[in-house]
Amino acid sequence: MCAEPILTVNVGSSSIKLAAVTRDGGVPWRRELRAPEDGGLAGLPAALAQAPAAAAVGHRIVHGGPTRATATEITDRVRADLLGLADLAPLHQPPALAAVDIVRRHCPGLPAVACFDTAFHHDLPAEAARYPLPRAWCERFGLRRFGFHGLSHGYAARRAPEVLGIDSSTTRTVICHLGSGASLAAVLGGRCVDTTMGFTPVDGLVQGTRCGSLDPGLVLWLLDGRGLTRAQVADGLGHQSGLLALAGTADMRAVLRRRAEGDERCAQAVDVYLHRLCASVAGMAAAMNGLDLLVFTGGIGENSAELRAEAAHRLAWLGVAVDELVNTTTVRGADGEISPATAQVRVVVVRAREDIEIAAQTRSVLRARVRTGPTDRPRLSYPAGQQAQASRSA
Ligand SMILES: Nc1ncnc2c1ncn2[C@@H]1O[C@H](COP(=O)(O)OP(=O)(O)O)[C@@H](O)[C@H]1O
Ligand SMILES: CC(=O)OP(=O)(O)O
Ligand SMILES: [Mg+2]
Repeated sequence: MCAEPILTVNVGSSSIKLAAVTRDGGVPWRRELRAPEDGGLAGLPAALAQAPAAAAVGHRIVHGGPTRATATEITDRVRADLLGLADLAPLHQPPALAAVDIVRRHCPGLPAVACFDTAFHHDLPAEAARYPLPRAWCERFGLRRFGFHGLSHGYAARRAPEVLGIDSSTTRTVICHLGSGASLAAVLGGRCVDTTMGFTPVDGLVQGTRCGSLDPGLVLWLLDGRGLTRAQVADGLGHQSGLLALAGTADMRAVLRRRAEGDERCAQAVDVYLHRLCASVAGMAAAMNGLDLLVFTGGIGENSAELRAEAAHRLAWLGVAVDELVNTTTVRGADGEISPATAQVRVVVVRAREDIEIAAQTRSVLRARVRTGPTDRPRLSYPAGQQAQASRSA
């Protein structure tokens, strides 16, 4: 296998993160662009022009649909299938596929691999995956709880036991991915057994601009004669809710700062955030008959010692505790344990590294391709007049 790095493209709701990741996990090149809805995709060609030569590109694709349990090479057919899932992740899927097209145009011939947020949750037990909805609907529309942030959860599920130097085959872990989008995963011996996001990424925790779990009756009521269009309701739930609605800003740093300055609205926003977070951690623990390890990751989970300490305080009844000094100093990209030696539940901070996970999954697709030969399906077709570079994946 070649030694060139893998180019990783992570189109999230609040940023576009690019990295070149070497085989040993080094990152010789990294760029962050604005969110897709703030025009971040327009900066992609210029960023790509500065990227080092790569063996392949791995794209984070939020929704893989019901059948995709692993990463896959992006052919025209795969791309079309993924576009068909756009209304299940409207904030993420269309811009991620637009990024696929931009990279394809600027790096013709570079093998492209889709790495799915949903794949980590593919084998959720039926009790966690099924909706108690009419069976005919579930079968006709493929309704199930999919779960998201799987690239981050998958990385953290491996990294946290590594930080502690433990064998995790029976460890009951709850991973808190707290970024702009936020979700929890209950991981038992490496397998995901429950998660807070369901059919779409709007579900679950309070998020930057998304409402999280709601009474479906409320949505029906809003749609029924309240003078709101479907588009207005969708925009309200996806773009105008969450921290933004509660506190007036979706940026947790600003919410915490204003709370410290005495802003009542921000104080209440943090209370609602923590109330939902801690109730959901307890729900995840219940799915595993207990809790041994709690992991914080994502921009908020990695950096806000304040929020971690408050969450731990609320979860003390479950045996969660943090060491005040170690907690305060474990920020800005440091991975480490923050619980005291006596704690019943160990608490670890892990920097979200979707780039490492994407690169690893992409390399494993390339390896399979070398073993079995290139896919017999046509790969992504290239615009006329553009000479495809020789594939550098071997
Ligand atoms: N020091 C900090 N304290 C509290 N929140 C923080 C801090 N640093 C970053 N955040 C929050 O992290 C969130 C973004 O998380 P991140 O994982 O980078 O987002 P994305 O979902 O775009 O990948 C924002 O709400 C931001 O305010
Ligand atoms: C799935 C999801 O919510 O992703 P992000 O946090 O990037 O918005
Ligand atoms: Mg993210």
